[in-house]
This record gives sequence, structure tokens and C-alpha cells, in this order.
Amino acid sequence: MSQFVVSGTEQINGEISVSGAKNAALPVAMASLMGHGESVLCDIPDLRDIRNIVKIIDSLGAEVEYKNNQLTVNPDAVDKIQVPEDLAQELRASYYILGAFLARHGQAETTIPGGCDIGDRPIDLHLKGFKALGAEVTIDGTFVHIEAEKLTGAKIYLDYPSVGATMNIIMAASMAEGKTVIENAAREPEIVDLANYLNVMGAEIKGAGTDVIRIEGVEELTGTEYTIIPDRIEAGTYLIMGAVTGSELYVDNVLVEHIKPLVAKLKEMGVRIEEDVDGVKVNAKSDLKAVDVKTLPYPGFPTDLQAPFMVLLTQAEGESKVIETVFENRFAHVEELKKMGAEIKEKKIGHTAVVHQTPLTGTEVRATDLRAGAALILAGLVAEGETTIKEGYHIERGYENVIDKLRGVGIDIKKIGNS
Ligand SMILES: CC(=O)N[C@H]1[C@@H](OP(=O)(O)OP(=O)(O)OC[C@H]2O[C@@H](n3ccc(=O)[nH]c3=O)[C@H](O)[C@@H]2O)O[C@H](CO)[C@@H](O)[C@@H]1O
Ligand SMILES: C=C(OP(=O)(O)O)C(=O)O
Repeated sequence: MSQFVVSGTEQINGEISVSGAKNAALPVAMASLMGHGESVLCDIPDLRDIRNIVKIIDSLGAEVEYKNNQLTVNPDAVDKIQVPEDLAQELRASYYILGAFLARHGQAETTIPGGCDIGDRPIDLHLKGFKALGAEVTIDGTFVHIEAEKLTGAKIYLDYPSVGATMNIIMAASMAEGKTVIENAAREPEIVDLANYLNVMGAEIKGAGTDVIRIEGVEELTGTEYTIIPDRIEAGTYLIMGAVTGSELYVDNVLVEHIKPLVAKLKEMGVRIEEDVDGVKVNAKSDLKAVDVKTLPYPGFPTDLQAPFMVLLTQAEGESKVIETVFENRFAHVEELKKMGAEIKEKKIGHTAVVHQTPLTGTEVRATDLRAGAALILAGLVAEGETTIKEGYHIERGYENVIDKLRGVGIDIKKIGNS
């Protein structure tokens, strides 16, 4: 299994560029299977998750080619409706076959998906939505089969604004007969990206980005060309990296409106931020002040930046509190950071971590999930000596070309081993 080895780095500088968004590219790739004819998807990041979704698309019988960040899919020859079990468990987004194929083929099968181990991650809201549209759901252990002779638009209230459920229901409802209204829908930018892509294919989706999405079902979608939005979580990780190393760093290809809660917190900590049309410059050449942060669905502070942000708080003067409200088990990085000397106390009740300023020391740690892995790279940058991050493959699920990008701004990092 691969390991990342990172050395403590005084300061970094220069420019780092953000890739297309993993969490938009994955559902859009699956949605390309809903159309007739070819879709050409641009700015698809070269990530482990993308390689796996390409394998899934191929296994279903579609024509697919992925090169130079361009994914070309022609679903006309699809002849299977089931995601192979091993691939389904490699990533979370494998379950988007459910919405996409229910719409296009009236049935789909998969096993409970993989993805980061950060909580139970049930799919009850997805299934509730499919059932409301008229689908029959059969669950056998971890195996899910859904089927509908006909999908009919419905009013669906989500008990929680789940990103995955909103996307899956949007896909299914796009080809249902009549009108669907999703209330308490998730508002993440990746939802807007999926809706925009489907609309260019011929769907009629209104309100994506608000908590009420209205969909008028259409009979047919047609493949098209589409470019994915930049990855706000990758952008945020690199801004935090600039801040934690006390550097001046320009992060290119950022939609600033997508990272407002992070920018607000960085400013509160005393970090200077300059925005222009293409990106954001972070300047952290002064002391950092402690702040409290609470993760929330968008437009709140993103749970996917909680672990990287916690590393920044270990370098801020005073006591900070981190409250995780989205996933019930997303503090696995705390134990790893403690191995590096961090002073963090975790309160199980209330999902709160209390962080105090401490110097960190390089040691051997484990990437327990994707963002925990990214956080450990950041910790390694401010630690004295060398940090070895085991199970580095998690990091490659979400950060394109991470070694070269980090070396490009002066970071001493290497990967040992493959996979
Ligand atoms: C591939 C992808 O896009 N992953 C993102 C997506 O994950 P994902 O789509 O899995 O996240 P959700 O928004 O669905 O999950 C949020 C919360 O809702 C709960 N829930 C969800 C669905 C359901 O049917 N029942 C239920 O109880 C989950 O357990 C969790 O506690 O959004 C998360 C929240 O921004 C991000 O951290 C992930 O990076
Ligand atoms: C939790 C994440 O991903 P996934 O939902 O794919 O596990 C993430 O991107 O931080």
C-alpha cells in the first residue's frame, strides 16, 4: 500500500491550480448514461474515484474513453443494469446508477456503496425518493434492486438535505411523468452542476442551489458537451495549506462564491485574503487567532474541510472548538494528529473537538479517509522532521496530481509504493 512522506517546510510560495470537482464529476459521469448519443465531459480530474467510475461505465456496456481530463461516454450500447460488487464498494458515487438507470432503463442494481468511513451513511432518503416516484425497492443484505414500470412525479420532502439523495432523486425525476418537487433539498454547488448538465441534455430542472427543486419530467435526454466546476474542497485545502505554513500562496481556478464560509473563518483568524476573477491569494504572514467552527450543509462550513481546518487550529493562539454536525464519526484524524503532538480533546457527546496551539512533530500516521489524509499532509508541513502517512491511496481519491502540485510550490513530498 502506498505511503506519502512529507518533510516539515518553512514556507511555500508560488501558485497552485485547482482541478475539476470530484463530487460533481462523479454524478455527471453517471448521468451521461441517461442520454442518447455521446457526451463529452471536460475538466474531469484524474482521480482514483474517476478511474473507478470509468470502469463501472465500461462494465455496463457503454463506450467510454478517458484521457487528458476529458471523459467521452456513449451509452447507446449499454446492456447491463448492475454495478459489479467490487467496483461499487470502491467509491460512494457508484450508487448514482440507481437514479440514472431508474430513469433511463426502469431498473438498476448495486451493492451498498463505499466511500469514506465517516459514519453509517444510510441511503434511506434516496430510497424514500425513488419509492415516492413509484419505484419498487428490494434489499437483500447489502444488495439493492430498484425497478419501476413507470415513474410519476411526486412531492418529496427530505428529512435532511442529503447531497447524494438530492442528486439521485433529480436524476430519477428528470424522466418521470409529470412534476416533481424536492423540498429541503441540498444546495451544494455540485447539485447545481449536475442540474445544469442535465438541463443542457434536455431536462427541465429549476431551483437547483435552493432548497426547493422543481423538475418537469421529459421523455428523452441527449448527450452533450459539458465542463465541470472547479473543486471547492481542493481549493479550500490549498488555502488552508497556505495559511498553516504562514505563506503567501495563489490558488488558481477557484469560484470564490463556493468557499465563502472558509474565507470568512480564515479572515477571522487574521489571514489576509485577496480575491480576483480566477482565484484567491492567501497571505498568512502574521499570527493566527483561535476560532470556533461548526460544519453544516452548504452554505455552511463544509464537513470535507473540517479535518484540514483542524490542523490550522493546532497552530492558532488560544482555544478553538470544532463541532462536526454532518457525519457522526468524522474525527478519526484526531488520534493521528495526537500522535504528532497535537493537543486536542474530543467530546463524544456533541461531536466537539477542543484544540489548543501546539508544535507538531513528524512521525508515522495513517490516513483513515480522504480528508483526514489531506489534513495529515498539512500537519506534516508544519511538523518538525518527517511524517509518513500510511494508506495514502485515500488521498488520491480526491486530490489530482497531488505530489507534483505540492512540489511545484516548494514542498518536499514523495510517494512510496503503488496502489
Ligand atoms: C461523493 C460525494 O458527493 N460525497 C459528498 C457527499 O456525500 P453524501 O452524499 O454521502 O452526503 P449526504 O449529504 O448524503 O450525507 C449527510 C448526512 O445525511 C445522512 N444521510 C444521507 C442520506 C440518507 O439517505 N440518509 C441519511 O441519513 C448521512 O448519514 C450524513 O450524516 O456530501 C457530503 C456532505 O457534504 C460530503 O462530505 C461528501 O464529500
Ligand atoms: C467524504 C468524501 O467523499 P465520499 O463521499 O466520496 O466518501 C469527501 O470527498 O470528503
